[in-house]
Amino acid sequence: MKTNECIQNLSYIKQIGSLPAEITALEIDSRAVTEGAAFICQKGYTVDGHDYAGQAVKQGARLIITEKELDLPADEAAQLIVKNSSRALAVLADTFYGSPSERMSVFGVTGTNGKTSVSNLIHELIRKLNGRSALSGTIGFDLDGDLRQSANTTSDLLTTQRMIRTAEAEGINNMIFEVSSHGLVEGRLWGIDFDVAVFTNLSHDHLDYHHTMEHYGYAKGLLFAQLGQDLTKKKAAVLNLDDEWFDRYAQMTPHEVISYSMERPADFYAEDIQYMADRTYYKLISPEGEFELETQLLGTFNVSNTLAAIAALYARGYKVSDLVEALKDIAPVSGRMQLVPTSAPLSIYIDYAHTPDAIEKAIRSVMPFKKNRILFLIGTGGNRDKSKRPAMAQMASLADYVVLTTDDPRYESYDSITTDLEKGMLHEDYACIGDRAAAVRHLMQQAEPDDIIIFAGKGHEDYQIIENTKYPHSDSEIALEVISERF
Ligand SMILES: CC(=O)N[C@H]1[C@@H](OP(=O)(O)OP(=O)(O)OC[C@H]2O[C@@H](n3ccc(=O)[nH]c3=O)[C@H](O)[C@@H]2O)O[C@H](CO)[C@@H](O)[C@@H]1O[C@H](C)C(=O)N[C@@H](C)C(=O)N[C@H](CCC(=O)O)C(=O)O
Repeated sequence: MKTNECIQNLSYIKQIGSLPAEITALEIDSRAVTEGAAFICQKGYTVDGHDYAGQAVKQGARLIITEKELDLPADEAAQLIVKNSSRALAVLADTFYGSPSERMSVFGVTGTNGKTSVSNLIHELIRKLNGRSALSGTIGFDLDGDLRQSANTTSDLLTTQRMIRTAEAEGINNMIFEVSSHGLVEGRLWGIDFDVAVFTNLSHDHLDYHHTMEHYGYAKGLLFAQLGQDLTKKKAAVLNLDDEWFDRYAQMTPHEVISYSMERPADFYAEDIQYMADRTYYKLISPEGEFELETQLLGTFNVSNTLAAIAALYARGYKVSDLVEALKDIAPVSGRMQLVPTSAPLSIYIDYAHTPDAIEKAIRSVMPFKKNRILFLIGTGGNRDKSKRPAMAQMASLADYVVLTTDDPRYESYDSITTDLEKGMLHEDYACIGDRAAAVRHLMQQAEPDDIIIFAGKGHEDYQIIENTKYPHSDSEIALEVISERF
């Protein structure tokens, strides 16, 4: 793209050197720079992109967007000094990629728990109803069935814009983003023209990053403000009426608010819920009438998740009857109350629950069909929010027997993690075993016929991060090994 065209909306303080005629690519990582690229220097928390501008120039960058004047060869690369390079990146990326989000149906899903499930439900419902859809989230970047790796729940701004551009180039006109509070605060979604913003729920998590629930809640709210003020576009906020943040998020947008609830009348609400070991049934009351709904998704929170997904698609004109019909065939997302197939006379679920609220909901959701005991394993990550640990164990105490272990211990010792968890235990029937593989084995050794076993914390992840190395790990594989020895 011609440089003058690319920088037409960019405010800058000063230009050093002469601008290249063309920009071939935008990059924020010096290691990815190719000839003719513009390199935008971004500050991280541990490293600063400004320190890599020299390397970027050596690799062929011809324009550097920087917050300070850098000592670089003026004949090789021009510099544009900007006040804030993240904002500059948002403006440049929007122009460079041609604002693709404006031409697509874009859904953003935020909340503490349920983001992955709701995003996946919207994505799969669209595909089931003959649409094409792309999804970016914890599980990766799914380009209408072609799954690619991505590092974060909400990727950096450049990756995000490239995803939308790629989806558009493939002829896909729906894009779903799983939106983290980190992503919102760091502006990783600036410039994205969302059509529907969905809120699942807010509970204790990430306080190492946000420090207070107030800030955490505010961060999530940025998604609803991002629907914008242009009322010539039909947009909607889909909000959970059962959560105390409902009113505040509703106040953040002039667009239509669609409510959903499991507890009281709302635009979409559930009545007569029946939880089974492998299915959930409820009566859906909607603006288009009442429907008997059946889903393979399990547990209380998935009732809420299905309501959210149906409401989000209703906001884009889908018929409720079609959505209810399509929902029957949609399988749970990997690692979200996922039933592990086994011939042994017990039930094993893998779940991602790693907050007190999610743990409580996971355990309560299997209580209706409990015949013997509930055995529950929880781990928590090292070097992350420690304040939630006792509350997690407190909720885990709802189970008859609990094993306290680790998710990704990173650099923290096993003992430090399990000791924090142990502080919240409300009964004595538990064991602390920091090594997760040994913890899973131990739990399975205790299992008896008709027990319900839940492995929480790792969900879809097939690895453990110890120090900074990823090791293969699968709760279900270990559990099935023990079953083959014992049953
Ligand atoms: C480990 C960590 O917390 N890293 C955060 C930190 O990054 P950092 O200090 O390492 O710096 P960096 O962003 O890697 O580097 C700064 C710049 O230098 C550039 N660089 C760097 C090295 C080099 O050789 N060349 C080069 O050009 C980088 O490309 C970048 O542009 O500072 C950045 C802020 O500018 C954060 O975006 C980044 O979050 C990373 C991406 C991260 O993974 N954060 C986690 C906490 C996160 O976002 N998690 C949520 C999940 C939430 C949930 O579970 O719901 C998510 O959305 O994934």
